[in-house]
Amino acid sequence: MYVSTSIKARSEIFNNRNPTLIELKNISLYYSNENNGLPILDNINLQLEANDFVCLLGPSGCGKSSLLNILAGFQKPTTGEVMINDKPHTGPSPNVGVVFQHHNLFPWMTIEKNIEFGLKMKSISKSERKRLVSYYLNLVGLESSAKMLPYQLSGGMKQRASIARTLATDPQAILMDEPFSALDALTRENMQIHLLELWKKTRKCIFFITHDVEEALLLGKRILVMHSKPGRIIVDLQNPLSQYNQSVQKIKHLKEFNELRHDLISAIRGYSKANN
Ligand SMILES: Nc1ncnc2c1ncn2[C@@H]1O[C@H](COP(=O)(O)OP(=O)(O)OP(=O)(O)O)[C@@H](O)[C@H]1O
Repeated sequence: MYVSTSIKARSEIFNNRNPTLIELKNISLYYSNENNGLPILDNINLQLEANDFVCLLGPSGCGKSSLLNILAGFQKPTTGEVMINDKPHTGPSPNVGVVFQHHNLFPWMTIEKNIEFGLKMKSISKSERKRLVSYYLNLVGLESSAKMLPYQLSGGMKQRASIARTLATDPQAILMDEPFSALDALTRENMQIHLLELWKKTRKCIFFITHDVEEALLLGKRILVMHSKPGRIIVDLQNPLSQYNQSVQKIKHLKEFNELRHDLISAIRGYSKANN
């Protein structure tokens, strides 16, 4: 297994500084025997804290989405267990919201109705729903698009609406599977800035899958790297850049940003070379 020494030096095992929200205990996953008999996920142990912002990197097919599906309760692991607030998590839960690569807004509903939908499911009163919809529209900067239908919005606006809809139901954790990868570069950068602001305001636990090392460095308080065959977490890094209160552009020009970028790419690429 390849992991650069400097990444190793910077990595640390987390000693729960905040309460653990989600815990994966000895998780393994087999879909079938197709993976040369190897598990897709092999004995994964992971703790996500209440206000973590965790970015997960890894080569295509290493099992990132499978791990997210297990965290979401969509997929049952073959062995091991998932705990939320110290209780077994065996299926989808209102405590865990998910935002996918492509928005899943209802196309026939206006943006405000889309955001209101989950609140209705929770039997929240009409007046409280109105207040919450207005609050979350404002939070993601879509007040003036409340009455529009999804097709009338740009890609970035649709993703902001999806995030608002997920946030409105007040989950403790939000899982995001490459949510910005279908957006153009400029919109993507704006969304990254926006998501960081949202996280600072809400301090929800965010678990964010990306292929983009720079995106992970700009967003993650903590960065994980997975390898495959079998799927394991081989880097668990506390991102030193997350403590700098500087603009995205300034952070990108720091020497440390480029060093970490290089180290993370080497960790991912080193694995690919060893396995191809
Ligand atoms: N439902 C399924 N049934 C069988 N095999 C599956 C299923 N879902 C995923 N796989 C296989 O499991 C492996 C991991 O897939 P997964 O989508 O979790 O990887 P990933 O890291 O998210 O990939 P990518 O970065 O390309 O999205 C792949 O070999 C994939 O073909």
